Amino acid sequence: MVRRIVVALGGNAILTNDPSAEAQKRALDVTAQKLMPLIKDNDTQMVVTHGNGPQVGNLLLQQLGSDSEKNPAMPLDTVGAMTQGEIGFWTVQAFTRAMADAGLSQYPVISAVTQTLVDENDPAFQNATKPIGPFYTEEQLPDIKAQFPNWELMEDAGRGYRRVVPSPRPIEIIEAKAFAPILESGSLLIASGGGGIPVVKDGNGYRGVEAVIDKDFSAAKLAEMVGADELLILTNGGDVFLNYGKPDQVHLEEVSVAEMRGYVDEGRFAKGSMAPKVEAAVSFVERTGKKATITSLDNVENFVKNGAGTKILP
Ligand SMILES: Nc1ncnc2c1ncn2[C@@H]1O[C@H](COP(=O)(O)OP(=O)(O)O)[C@@H](O)[C@H]1O
Ligand SMILES: NC(=O)OP(=O)(O)O
Repeated sequence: MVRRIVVALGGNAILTNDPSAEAQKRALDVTAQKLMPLIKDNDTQMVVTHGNGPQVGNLLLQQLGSDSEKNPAMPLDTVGAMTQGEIGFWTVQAFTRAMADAGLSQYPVISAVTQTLVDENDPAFQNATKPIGPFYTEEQLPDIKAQFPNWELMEDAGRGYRRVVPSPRPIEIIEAKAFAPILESGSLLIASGGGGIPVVKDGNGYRGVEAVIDKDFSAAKLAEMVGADELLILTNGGDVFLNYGKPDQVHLEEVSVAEMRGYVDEGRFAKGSMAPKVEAAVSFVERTGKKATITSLDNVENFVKNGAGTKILP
């Protein structure tokens, strides 16, 4: 039976500590190989989505380096689209190679420039929370603030300071309705990269807005809209724990969606890291009655073999 799965890739699937194109391509080659057990049987239709936080911030900085009347810096929505092209291109190449090496379908891997509808009145536009670009130390902060007086900066999960931008909730993945025939044709699809380019309705069309959408929330919406049987969120760390990092931490293996919703509402997960993933997974299961799993990229083989990972069940 054909199974449709949406896989959201965490930061380390693309960017390790070297932001060069070569290093990101190498990381994606490894990622694609690690995902092969998921589609080994050729009856899995897969959509891969990914983040763009580091890349979109770095590309914005590069824009400023050559900003002039003849070569103007591009706005954030456009830069987001550029990262979809960049990461989508690398990801297509990585999966094409990995699938050929694994003796799988030679149908083209496709990367779609994808827009995500958001609400112009989303309160997130008044409260920047999405970290992008490089990390800065506390010592670097005065210089960075002087250089970029319009930036908002925030501490990011104990790892340093980063620029933050608004991150509205996804309402709809505009192109999702067109994805079923692509998947049925045998193509692996890369979509909604970086959460999708945020757009609002504008007359009969759409207009880009300056924000970066959380890729886990958009992955959940994408999974819902393509009728996925399962959402798989792959993180840097791995499975989900209660009391994470404390002596009494508890590994969550199989949790009902009602129980997990309770933990989310009680604020049991860290805001900048695990909370959005669990909330996204919970919303997918609540809205579809299907299953979501949160685990690490390194655990994909075990996930395929024996279902290892934190499973959120309807
Ligand atoms: N309750 C928790 N259970 C497991 N990991 C957690 C928890 N709270 C915070 N984390 C941290 O969240 C990280 C995953 O989030 P993050 O690195 O932001 O994601 P991404 O992989 O999408 O880049 C894990 O590596 C871990 O360090
Ligand atoms: N857009 C997004 O959520 O990117 P990261 O996962 O890289 O932060």
